[in-house]
Amino acid sequence: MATPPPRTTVLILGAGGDLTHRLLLPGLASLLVAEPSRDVRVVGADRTELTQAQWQDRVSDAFATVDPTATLLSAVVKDTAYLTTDVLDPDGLGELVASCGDGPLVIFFALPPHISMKVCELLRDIHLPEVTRLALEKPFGTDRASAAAFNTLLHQVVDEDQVFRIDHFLGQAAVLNLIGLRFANRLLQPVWSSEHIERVEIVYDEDLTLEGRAGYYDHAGALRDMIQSHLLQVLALFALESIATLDARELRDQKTQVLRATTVWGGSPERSSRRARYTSGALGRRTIPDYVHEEGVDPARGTETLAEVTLAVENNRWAGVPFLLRSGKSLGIPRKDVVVHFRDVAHLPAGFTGAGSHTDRLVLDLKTGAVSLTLTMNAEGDPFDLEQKALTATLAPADLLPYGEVLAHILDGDQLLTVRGDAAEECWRIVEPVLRAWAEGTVPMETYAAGSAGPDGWLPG
Ligand SMILES: O=C1O[C@H](COP(=O)(O)O)[C@@H](O)[C@H](O)[C@H]1O
Repeated sequence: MATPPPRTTVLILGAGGDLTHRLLLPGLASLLVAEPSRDVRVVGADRTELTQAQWQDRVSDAFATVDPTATLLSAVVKDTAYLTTDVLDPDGLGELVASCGDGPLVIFFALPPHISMKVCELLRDIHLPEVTRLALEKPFGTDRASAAAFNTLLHQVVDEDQVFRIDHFLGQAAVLNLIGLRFANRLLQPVWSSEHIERVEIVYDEDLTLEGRAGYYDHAGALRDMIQSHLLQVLALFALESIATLDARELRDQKTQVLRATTVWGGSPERSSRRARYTSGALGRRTIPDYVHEEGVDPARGTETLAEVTLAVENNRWAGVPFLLRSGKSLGIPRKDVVVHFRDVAHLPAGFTGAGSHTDRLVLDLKTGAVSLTLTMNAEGDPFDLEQKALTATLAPADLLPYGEVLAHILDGDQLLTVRGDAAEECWRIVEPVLRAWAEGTVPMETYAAGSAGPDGWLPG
């Protein structure tokens, strides 16, 4: 009889934070419900004083969002431990790690990047179990130089194959569907290039506001929060060269190649980027104040809440195709999709009426996973009058939440759904000219009312 794999301890640093409660623990719950044979112990650590019972209540509460009866995961809740720890205190951190034992250990850094870096400095002098994996939340660094320094530091602690840089979009079924959709369909594979595709939009417009996250968001802004990380990952998956297997090394090699070829369109952040900030308005029944009057916001920081950048992927497949990436908060029409605009046919027989535009479009909804192909065809009643119609296929709901999917891979030591160190640095390199131009004020800050579709003249929501 095969011996079961040893129990893995997931040590969460920053366990008291919003990310742990809202995303990480529910993600883990979805994994443990779907795969009950996984043997995982959760240890939480944070500076906040919590009793064991209070922590268990928090875990149970987060698990209940996935398993409302709370019966399936009661053993995990019973077994979990919390240690009030200042993770920047070398002795405290050492004791914390030692308390996890010598079995496989995943250290999940649910911490801001500068704290994660300090913890890693301390980890250099702490004995770690043979199987140790470091899972690092985004943002990975705050610019290219700090990401590079972080990579160097991490490699003094563990090898790169033990580092898992999290991007939860890589655990989303709708995002991963990009790979299957493209490579499994004879119809799509040959047209996936500049020869047939005119332009691509990757948009993540949210009707969320700050939701109590000003402490983080006001330092980040829309470009760093969404485009530098998630949307560039989507772009990399979209624009991949062909892969022979779903092997982590191969997929990540190809993604990194795409990122290396990516630059700001025309080399001009002034012409190829826009930024805006919301002013007061209404989102549904909620009255939203000016961004600069939101609690925790420092108006002097000049943070944008909507960012748009057009990028070029300068390789043989994509030269000449603009990729527009955009994301923002407090928008009235949430739009989260990838839209592929195909080129027009070379010639439409004269005599047809209707369909001013007859370019085909493929839309991938990044939230629901629905895929819809808009084709031009005969309108009802008149066989020589054309109109556009969409064929839509829905995606079955995934068993795992995005964090659950990513965690499953981390627990298996598979880096497929996490970001390689050099790719993380490339993502900063791509956005840096834009960040610089914005800091220098060469791109104006526009405004839009919360609940609107964005500033006038921008891409429609
Ligand atoms: O990481 C982040 O992602 C969310 C959007 O992802 P979703 O899966 O929750 O829709 C975004 O709202 C947040 O600002 C950002 O930090």
